[in-house]
Amino acid sequence: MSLPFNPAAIFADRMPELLRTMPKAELHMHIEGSLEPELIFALAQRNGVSIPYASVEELRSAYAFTNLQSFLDIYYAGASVLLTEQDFYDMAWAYLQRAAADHVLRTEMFFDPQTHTERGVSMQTVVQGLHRACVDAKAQLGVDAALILCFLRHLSEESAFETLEQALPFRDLFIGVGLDSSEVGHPPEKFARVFARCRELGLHLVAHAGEEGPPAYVWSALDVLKVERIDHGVQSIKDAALMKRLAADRIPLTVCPLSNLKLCVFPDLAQHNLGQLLDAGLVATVNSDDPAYFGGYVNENFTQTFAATGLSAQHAWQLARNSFEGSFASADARRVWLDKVDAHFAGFV
Ligand SMILES: Nc1ncnc2[nH]cnc12
Ligand SMILES: [Zn+2]
Repeated sequence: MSLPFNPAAIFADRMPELLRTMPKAELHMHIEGSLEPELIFALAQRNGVSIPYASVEELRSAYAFTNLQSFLDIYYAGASVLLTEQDFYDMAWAYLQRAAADHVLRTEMFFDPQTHTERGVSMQTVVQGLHRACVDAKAQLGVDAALILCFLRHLSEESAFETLEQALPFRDLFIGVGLDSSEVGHPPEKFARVFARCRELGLHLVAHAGEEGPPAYVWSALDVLKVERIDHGVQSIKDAALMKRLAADRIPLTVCPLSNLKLCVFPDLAQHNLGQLLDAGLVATVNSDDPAYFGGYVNENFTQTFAATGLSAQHAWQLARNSFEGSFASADARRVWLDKVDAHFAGFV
């Protein structure tokens, strides 16, 4: 595809501005991972929930993770302050305002119902609170927001089926299902039957795979679960045949560089493989995963990763295009956004 702009005319000192202002979609963020410590404390007080930290500062200083599980333990504890529909609305609304400020035009937000239903919060409370924020985001912020229900892979297949049953009355309020939580030891195959059922229901399918787990998990997410996107997928680089498959089938990878850094998947951002994935022709995208825990929203992921790796304006253009191409929005909406990306780059002088 010919470029709609001259990448040599965009100097390195303008890259942060280009990255911040370019239109983009966010395809991998967990709404519970957008709960800032200040909001955790405010909701704890509002709901009379006690949390084992004396202050916002003490909570924030606990955010020193060594791997995925060390993060998940704190992430699930933080989510325990969410009880009412208004809590879910407030959390999502805070994120959507941040997304709008980052020039996100489309976001597909994960939510983890089992984290809440296991504490006695109803599916209706969770979904309706989040959905109301999505409706307001479209009207008031111009952000197109959709929901993807994630099954927790450390729980059983039976629990996933129960969760699907509870969600079906709200089928029109979410566009797909995903698979998250502790990856190693919980391969995609464990959820083959529930994903097959979701496929029959016409839901979009995604799964976390190859975050910490092996390329074999990416293969089984594709071939057993039949997912349309891979969340993370950075370990795919270890398997040349898998890289070819992902490129040939244009399977988007929703990469989260600051998450990978904070969970020690890469020792530093300069060694992140985003550039290699793009140069191999994969439909890689940049996303924030759990922005309140990993040090930044989507624009921070772009600016820090580009500063550390020296990626180019052409990579930025490809990433912006990939984000819309990889989204589950209508073909018409995607075409409009892709034209906006090209116009942004053509006009950036
Ligand atoms: N990075 C991540 N991997 C797996 N499950 C998650 N849940 C929230 N963030 C996650
Ligand atoms: Zn994730």
